[in-house]
Amino acid sequence: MTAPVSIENATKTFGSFTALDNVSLDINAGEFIVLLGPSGCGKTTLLSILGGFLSPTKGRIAIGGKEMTNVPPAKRPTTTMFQDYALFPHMKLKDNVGFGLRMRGVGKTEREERAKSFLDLVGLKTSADKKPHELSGGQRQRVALARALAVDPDVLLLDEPLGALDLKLRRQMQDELKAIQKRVGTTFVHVTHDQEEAMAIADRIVVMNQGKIEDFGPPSEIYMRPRSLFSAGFMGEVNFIPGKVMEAASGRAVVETRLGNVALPGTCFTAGVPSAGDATTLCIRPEHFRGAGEGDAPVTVMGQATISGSAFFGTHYRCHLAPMAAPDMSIVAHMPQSAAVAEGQAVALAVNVGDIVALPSKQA
Ligand SMILES: Nc1ncnc2c1ncn2[C@@H]1O[C@H](COP(=O)(O)OP(=O)(O)OP(=O)(O)O)[C@@H](O)[C@H]1O
Repeated sequence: MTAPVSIENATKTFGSFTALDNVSLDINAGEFIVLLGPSGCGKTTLLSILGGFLSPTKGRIAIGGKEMTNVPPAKRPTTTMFQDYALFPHMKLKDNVGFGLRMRGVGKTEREERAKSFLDLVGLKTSADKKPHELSGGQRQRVALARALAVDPDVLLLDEPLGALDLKLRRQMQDELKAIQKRVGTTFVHVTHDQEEAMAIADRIVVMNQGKIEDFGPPSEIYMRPRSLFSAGFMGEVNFIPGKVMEAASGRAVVETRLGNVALPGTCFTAGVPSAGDATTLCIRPEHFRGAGEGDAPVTVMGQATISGSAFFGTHYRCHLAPMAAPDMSIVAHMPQSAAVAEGQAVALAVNVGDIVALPSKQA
């Protein structure tokens, strides 16, 4: 089963500390949502409020259109899967997976049938009679997922479920988790501080910082069109070039920077078109620098720079560039694998105008 989730103006305080600050969020039924942010930003607090383990100090929660704010965890259509997913060591896998069904009074035959079908879903059908110690970390993780899904929650809440796995297994489990979520169609809300994990699995990512939502959207939108400097910086590498709006008229603006004036269409201002005099920061991803004259998109050239250092990354060179107009600034740019990259070499700082995002330098 599956259900939409609605969070309205949820705040959670612990004494004088605000862990969650007036958060509103609408999640569609069947979506895979990732709560992403640094340690302490309030992800687990929000997940615990959805699961009913914490009550919001203010605000309300609805699941499937039903008010849930003060409903205890066991009466909610949610299941929570924690990082420390503790399987029962003495129980066979089929009994571990069937445990929640037993608690709900489901008879043995139906329980075993369901447990086996969920073990099948996670690729462990032939291991139903094994015990947890006979499994690898990744397999135990899959059993925990089967156990959480076997009780047929409308919403599955996952708190860093892959946190204990090594990197290779983690990447593999991300793909599996996403495939399983698409098959069952349950709404998943998954907490992580790993932006690559968020991009690999989410339909939409909620970027959180200091108890607030900074950004919300599909991974490509958050990466390409971030709506806050925090979000731009948290989702991969970015160059921040400070500037000031000189003119803003008819949906376009000219921004003065130490690398020269840059004319931008209104679409580059993802948090709204600014006014003349506003402090604004240009955000440019390293892979968006390109050779001047390549392609047909309108290009802005922010002067010349010298390559001050480079490293070969297989798919590209990652270069440090010192702009001639501001040699103390360091710009990170990717150059093609095939490029002849040499220290001291001069390159143009050319970017497709549409790839630039300009955001208020200070955001409320
Ligand atoms: N019961 C509590 N009492 C006091 N402060 C709390 C309590 N629970 C959480 N906090 C504080 O609220 C803030 C948010 O905590 P939360 O666990 O939601 O963060 P998080 O984003 O999940 O971080 P992490 O990735 O480290 O788990 C933290 O500063 C934390 O110390």
